[in-house]
Amino acid sequence: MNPSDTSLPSHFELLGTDGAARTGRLTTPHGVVRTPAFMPVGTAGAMKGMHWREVRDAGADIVLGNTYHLMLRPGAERIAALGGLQTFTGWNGPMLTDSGGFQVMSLADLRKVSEHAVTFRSHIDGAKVELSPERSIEVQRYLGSDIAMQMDECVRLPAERDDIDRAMRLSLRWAERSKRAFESAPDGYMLFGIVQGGDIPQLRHASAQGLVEIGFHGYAIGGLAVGEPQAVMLAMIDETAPLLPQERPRYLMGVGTPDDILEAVKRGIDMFDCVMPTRNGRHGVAFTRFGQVNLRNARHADDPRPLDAESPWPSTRNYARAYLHHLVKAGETLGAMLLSEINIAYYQFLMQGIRDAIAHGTFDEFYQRTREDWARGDI
Ligand SMILES: C=CCOC(=O)Nc1nc2cc3[nH]c(NC)nc3cc2c(=O)[nH]1
Repeated sequence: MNPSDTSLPSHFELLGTDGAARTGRLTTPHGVVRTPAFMPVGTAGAMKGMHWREVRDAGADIVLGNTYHLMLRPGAERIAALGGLQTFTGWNGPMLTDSGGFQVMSLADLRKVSEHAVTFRSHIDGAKVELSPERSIEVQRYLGSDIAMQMDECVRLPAERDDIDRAMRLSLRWAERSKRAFESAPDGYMLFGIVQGGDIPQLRHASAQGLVEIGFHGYAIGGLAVGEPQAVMLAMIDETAPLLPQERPRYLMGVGTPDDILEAVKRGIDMFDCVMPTRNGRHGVAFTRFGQVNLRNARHADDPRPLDAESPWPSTRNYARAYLHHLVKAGETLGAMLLSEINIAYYQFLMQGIRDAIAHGTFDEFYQRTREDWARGDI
């Protein structure tokens, strides 16, 4: 379990720091990931509204697949028989899969959590399913992801201290079982632990220290972006990140807006995933250098300007706002497609700016200027 050894098929190299911000390189069997990295979420084996080539061209090195969805449909064994996720989807680059735990809690019906496993009924056909840490690792191995996640229990906030404590300790015991199952067949891939503990510093400390003792290739900070104010999320990162090994990647799950990402990078986070760029795109909202633009708004109806004439992304500098407004109002599929790629491209543009700024020791200036541009708002 020493992924700093660059001779291994999977390893992380810290290339530079600027304050608590870090830039690095995560090498996986399917390719290299530049960090800080934003992972677009390809939930059911597709990036909604986009071709994979656009995801690649926009600058994404790695994408996320959801174990919960894929194990229910088309099935993990079927994907394995068809060559694994990279071959099945055609993405052919690094992929991270979640353990499914989070989505069982938010999507499945009649779910029950026991020490052994989570049991639930599929939201697709009502079939009874049991997901244990061992089965979750088996599924992720069938999917062939480069980075697998331990199975955990994420508690939505606000929550009682006892419930947060119970879920955090269960997640630690599941971390141990996930690692044992993962190590039963070492194959050069990575397994990340997930820090829980809600909004309670002492429980965050206990979770982080417990995971570090077990030892993982990387550490996710879970249990956040689940309804708490940004200030609470950032405070929990401040409590947790310093307890995690410097030489391992840190992954903040489910985050977030460009502002969330900038604040979390400043506090030492290396990896992010969020459905916001594609989901907001489908709802007509664009992310740009000057903040968000809701193309449903009538003020765009006669505006011939593109979203950003200086953007390196063609669709962002070539399409008139009036056209995007029309597509969104008319419910044209092309509207969702264009705004999804525009948003994924903006997130990757932001990550590239972050990586360059850290590498040049100018992250503070980048942070200030970026926030000023957002605050300037869309002219
Ligand atoms: C890919 C990640 C690995 O997923 C898991 O296996 N477990 C897990 N997923 C989360 C997903 C989250 N999304 C948000 N906000 C949108 N918060 C989240 C928190 C968790 C979490 O605590 N655990």
